[in-house]
Amino acid sequence: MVKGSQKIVSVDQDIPIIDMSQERTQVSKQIVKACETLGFFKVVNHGVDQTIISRMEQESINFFAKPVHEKNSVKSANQPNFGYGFRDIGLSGDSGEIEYLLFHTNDSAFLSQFSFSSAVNCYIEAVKQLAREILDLMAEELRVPPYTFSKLISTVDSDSLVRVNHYTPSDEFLGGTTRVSDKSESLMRVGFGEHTDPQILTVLRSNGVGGLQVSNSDGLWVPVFSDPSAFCVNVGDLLQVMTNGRFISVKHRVMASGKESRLSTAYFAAPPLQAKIGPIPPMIKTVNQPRVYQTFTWSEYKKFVYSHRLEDSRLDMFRTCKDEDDEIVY
Ligand SMILES: C=C1C[C@]23C[C@@]1(O)CC[C@H]2[C@@]12CC[C@H](O)[C@@](C)(C(=O)O1)[C@H]2[C@@H]3C(=O)O
Ligand SMILES: O=C(O)CCC(=O)C(=O)O
Ligand SMILES: [Fe+2]
Repeated sequence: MVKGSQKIVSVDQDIPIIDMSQERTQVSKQIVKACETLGFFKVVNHGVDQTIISRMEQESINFFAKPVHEKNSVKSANQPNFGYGFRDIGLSGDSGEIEYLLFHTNDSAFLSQFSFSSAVNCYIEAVKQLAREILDLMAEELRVPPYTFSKLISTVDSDSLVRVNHYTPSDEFLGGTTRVSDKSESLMRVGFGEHTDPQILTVLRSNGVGGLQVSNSDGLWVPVFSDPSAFCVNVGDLLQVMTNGRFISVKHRVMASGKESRLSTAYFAAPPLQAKIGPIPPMIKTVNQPRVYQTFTWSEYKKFVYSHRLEDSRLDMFRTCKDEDDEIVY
């Protein structure tokens, strides 16, 4: 049985695919509906230039093909678990069948050590623009002031991250310890264990090799088929808080089946460290939508998150039962 007694459903027909070239109000309605029901959707016709995507992908492939000692030397001065990582995820003992590159989008000192920093910077600008556009569409449909969400990720001191994940075929990981035994999935290995993303919004792309699964409202794992021309978008913990629980920070994981290499690139859109995050006033109605979460800074929440395991349910600690005196948090 798969961990947490969650079974796998076999098709991703429940994954909303949103065509961003439709009329604007249609797009915003579909986005909000997807965030309320699953917390996850795919966007197509998103406007991100294919050349930018292809360059980023090729440079990532080149990076992971380098000798181990070269990859191991790629570390970030800011945080011990940033830079190149192999199997270990975070600082609390999690691991998976994965190698990755994790860095802050504004860490120019880190990026300057790569010959491909210009490809990375172009990619970051493009996905950041897409994330802002999606956040503005959400704000329109929720009828909250314009730029309520997007302005948090737009400033130079935003704490956004990029993570490039490489899940290599199983023969390269023989002897891996993180196997899951389920009748039909006996050889599936945990690439990236179940978790929610702590930031505001994640914009993720992969190379045509599947493995990502999202947990739906019935607690079933739904596989997300990889479409290299689409971006996957998921609600993060902070957006769940700001919408007072109306949007769902989706639980997800990656199971590596091991025949082909999955390469994914995630942009985690985050606010500045000192930004105050809490339910935004239009999302609180004292009688039928009382305040569900406390107000905290991203720095406080991040510290809490990084001292916990991947699968730990973190937002529960920040719930409130009573209405607090409201401070403007956006
Ligand atoms: C085990 C952990 C890895 C993680 C920090 C954490 O303590 C819990 C959240 C994890 C996560 C998931 C989304 C992103 O991949 C990530 C970079 C993040 O911000 O939170 C990772 C963290 C990490 O790999 O350091
Ligand atoms: O590799 C993937 O598709 C998802 C990775 C992920 O969830 C993460 O990096 O937080
Ligand atoms: Fe994630």
